[in-house]
Amino acid sequence: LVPSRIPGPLLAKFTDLWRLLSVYGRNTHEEQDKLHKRYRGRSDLVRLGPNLVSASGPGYIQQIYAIDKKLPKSNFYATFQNIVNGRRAASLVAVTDEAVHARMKRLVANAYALSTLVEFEPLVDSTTNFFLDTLQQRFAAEKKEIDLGFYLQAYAFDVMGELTMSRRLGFIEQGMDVNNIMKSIDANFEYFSVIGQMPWLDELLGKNPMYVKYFRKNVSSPILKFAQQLLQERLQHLESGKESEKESAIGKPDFLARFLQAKSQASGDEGTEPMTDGLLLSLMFGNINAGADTIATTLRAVFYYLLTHPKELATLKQELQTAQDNGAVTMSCPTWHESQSEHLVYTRCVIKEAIRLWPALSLPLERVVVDPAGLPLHSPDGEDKIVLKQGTIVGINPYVLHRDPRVFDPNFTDSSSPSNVDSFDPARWLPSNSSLKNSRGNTDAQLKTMEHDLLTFSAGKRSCLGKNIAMMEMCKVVPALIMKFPNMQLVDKSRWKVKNAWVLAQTGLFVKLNP
Ligand code: HEM
Repeated sequence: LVPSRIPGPLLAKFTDLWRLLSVYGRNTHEEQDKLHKRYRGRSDLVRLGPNLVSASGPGYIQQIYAIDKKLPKSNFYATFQNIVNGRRAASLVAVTDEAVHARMKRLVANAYALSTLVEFEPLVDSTTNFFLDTLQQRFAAEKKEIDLGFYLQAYAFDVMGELTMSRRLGFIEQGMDVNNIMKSIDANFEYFSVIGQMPWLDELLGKNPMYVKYFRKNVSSPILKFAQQLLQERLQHLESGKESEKESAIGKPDFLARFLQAKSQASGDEGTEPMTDGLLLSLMFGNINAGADTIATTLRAVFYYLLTHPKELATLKQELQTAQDNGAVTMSCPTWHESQSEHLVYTRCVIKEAIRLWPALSLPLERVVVDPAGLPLHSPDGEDKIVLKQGTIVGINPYVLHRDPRVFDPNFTDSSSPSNVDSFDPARWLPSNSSLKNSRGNTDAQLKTMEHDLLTFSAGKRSCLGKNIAMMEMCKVVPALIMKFPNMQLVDKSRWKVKNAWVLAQTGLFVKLNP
């Protein structure tokens, strides 16, 4: 289906095996970045499969993900759907039927609204403080090296447990992967990221009706089991008939209570999906699946970049010290409001730069052209137009787009002034009223465009519902950790390893907190 003038690897012209092997190799983000760099100037579109086009450049987000384009998700996402009691149970991220998605989203969107942040904040604070205390006692006081990468993941999982069902999952406390939950989610991502390149394979393997009927467990993942147990507890309270128990079941400030409220309000409403126990479970699982590893990966990137960029770390420390001296931040964990103030401008630039260079989900966010007239794609100068036929899959890989100098280094003109788009440079995001200097001379208008072109949280109607919560969590824990352990040092850079299983995960972030 892909027009022949779109360049790409030869094998990808004939078979999806090229992209399956590329993802299996776990370095596909770099491979795709190199391909786009190679063809840039000639084509912003690259063929990654007989039926898959990857795009990068100014203006493509709008052309592919805008709501009026109505492009549904591809079957890559269908592979991520869970099986509960023998039936597919899609989470919000993985549902591919747009009508079902709209009904699900209508049911629960309120739970993710910006206004809920105030209520979620104490839950994030309590886990953050527990995290800081544990690190102090277990590692800093003992002058022991810490696998900060693991602990950031433990933190992210515990926060999601707390936000979703008012229960930390116990990772920080036990300092280990409780019930192999992390391992099993990791294995899911490893399998589905690869099989998702040829989704029909999943129909033969994991979703094969015979296998599902006779061999697959009713609930197939430890986190689903855990969520199911807590859901049963909460439902029992709700159905107990006692007013106090009912109130405690839906009066908690967590997602589950909000989902249960939605259930009681929406019964009989035709515009929403029926809130079955299977859907409740999918929503809970979906939260932990969507919001734990993504945050962990982003936090690891933030700390890796800071610990390998002493100048930028020093600027951040200076900002935080001044904010402390002026009483502009609450210790030990800034409030959401403080984190958005003019006192923590550089802190926000650091986080923005990390999510630019390290988008947690780094494969093309695939959508399908369904319009019989096809999807026209215009080059940024408007001079060229290619129409992708109905049935073509098209997507942008945030990792690739975020390294496009035309988008993120807008003052870059040509090779006589080389771009630093591949480098960690938080100062590119500084607004004009900052006392620090914008390193690339970007104007406020350019910053606004850059901000708009960040695809870390996707775009359009399928964009991340948890973005506000994610930003709140990161804008709290990053300054909190730096303020608590200002002298932290990376132990050995060579232990840092990266693996792309859709989540761009890393291992080997070993640190001394108090050298
Ligand atoms: C740094 C952290 C995070 C990143 C980078 C991230 C990224 C994303 C991306 C890229 C998508 C869309 C995927 C696509 O278009 O294919 C998405 C969807 C979603 N995310 Fe996040 N996410 C993060 C944190 C969270 C958190 C904390 C939650 C829950 C509280 C969450 C809940 C969701 C949900 C429910 C969807 C599905 C939205 C829909 O299709 O309507 N995410 N996320």
